[in-house]
Amino acid sequence: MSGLKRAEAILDGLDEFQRKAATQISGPVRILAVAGAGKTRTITRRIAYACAIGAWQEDLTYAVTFSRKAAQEMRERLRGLGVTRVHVSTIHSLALQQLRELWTEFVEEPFPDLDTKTSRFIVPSVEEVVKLQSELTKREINDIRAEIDWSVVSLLTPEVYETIAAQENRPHPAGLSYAQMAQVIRAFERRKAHQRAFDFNDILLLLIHLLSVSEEARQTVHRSMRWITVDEYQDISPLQHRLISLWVAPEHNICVVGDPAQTIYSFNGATSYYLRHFGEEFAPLSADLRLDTDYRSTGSIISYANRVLSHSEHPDLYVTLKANKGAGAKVLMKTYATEKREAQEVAASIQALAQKGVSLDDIAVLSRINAQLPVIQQELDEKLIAYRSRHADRQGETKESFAKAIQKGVDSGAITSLNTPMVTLTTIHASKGLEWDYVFIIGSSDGMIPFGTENIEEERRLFYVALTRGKKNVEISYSRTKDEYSTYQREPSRFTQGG
Ligand SMILES: Nc1ncnc2c1ncn2[C@@H]1O[C@H](COP(=O)(O)OP(=O)(O)OP(=O)(O)O)[C@@H](O)[C@H]1O
Repeated sequence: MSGLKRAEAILDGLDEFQRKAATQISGPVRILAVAGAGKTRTITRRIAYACAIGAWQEDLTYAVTFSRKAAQEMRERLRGLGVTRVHVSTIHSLALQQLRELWTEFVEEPFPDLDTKTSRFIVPSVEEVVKLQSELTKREINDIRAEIDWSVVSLLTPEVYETIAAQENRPHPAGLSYAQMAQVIRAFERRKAHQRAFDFNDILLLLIHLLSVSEEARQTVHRSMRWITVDEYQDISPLQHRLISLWVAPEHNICVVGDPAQTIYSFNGATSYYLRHFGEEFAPLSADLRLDTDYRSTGSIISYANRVLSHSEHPDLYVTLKANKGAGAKVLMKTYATEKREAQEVAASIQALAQKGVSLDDIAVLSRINAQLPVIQQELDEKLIAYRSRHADRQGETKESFAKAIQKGVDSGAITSLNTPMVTLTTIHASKGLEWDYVFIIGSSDGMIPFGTENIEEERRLFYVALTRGKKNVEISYSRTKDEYSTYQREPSRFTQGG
């Protein structure tokens, strides 16, 4: 196939707006897209198209994704389009690789190896600040770690942490006050520096420093990174933003894509601010596009999702979804007496779907937190229905585990290799980017989603992400009480009640 013919074939199957996005290949481009608008489809075709017509060189082209899994998915899609030499990776792994390359050229000291175990400095750092009555639990250590990471990715020094943390109503891990937490951060950083232990965020900071102070280092990077695409731009942190802005060469060949309604990691420092203000930062843009047709979900699911967003305090931040499919089945809301009853009924519905010939691969059960999943696992075990469980870590990397033996003699390894269809059980966070025909959103009581009352808008976006994973059917449920002994009566999620 000639280059031009190949380029045309790459654009096949894109709608008018996706095509516009894919063919606008120079200068700063922003693509604001709703859920199911074909973001991944559009940006992979854009890269492949630009390379096919010879406008971009594959090995000078970079695509940055939010998670390793998303990078893998994009690499595969690009390979399917005949593109194999474009660099696709997460910000962190790209930064590490780049720092390693620049280090020998620009720094005299030996390269500081990545240390993934810096959490060992947390306990001694806390002990410097407060007298501990008892040992810190693993959970407390993780919470302190998360707070330290939040301060770093938000570009806060320990000196300003106290003020900003109070403003942002941050949590108090292990009961530490903001002033104590600031001291812990200081002690932690000092201990790490003393041992020359660098974690992922330090790698980003070192690279940012090198690129900020050395014009030569910046030019070296700009010569090799000519075209940059950043996916999920609604979830970048100030630290990541700083690095990305240093990566962009003076020609401003950067394309960002994202959905402000899908920012679900703001608790960890992610913000849609940079996506929303991209136009001012890189003015003039060569294209500012909106993909607002949701190709994934039925009209009923889309109306429901739009209604949830419309009750936001800032509905203008979000793009309203347009349907491409017919209305389809209504989104159902079901109420059960107890959690067990809810799990039994959901498992029975899944069994009925399977009996009708629906593949288990096309069914998912979504929950706000991990702890809501074991009750449904138990019911699926009893019905011998195979499932895989997914959850996301704080950085948004997903982990997957498989059901224990569902048939005598078949272990979890064999299940994967046999390609057994399986229901997916997942937290909403780990469902990002995925889709299923049938989605059950369980445990949707107020207080669970939204989880607490602190960040209602983020919780609203999570609920929106959950809804928009469904292609044909979405069923929302909750139980009035935890079990038959509990007297506390739950209310349905405010998001299901126009709240
Ligand atoms: N032009 C199109 N014609 C038909 N189907 C499309 C088109 N664009 C996208 N789709 C389909 O819509 C669904 C969503 O696409 P994709 O997963 O790329 O969306 P996304 O924008 O990355 O979604 P999200 O942000 O919600 O995870 C997929 O099933 C995809 O095949």
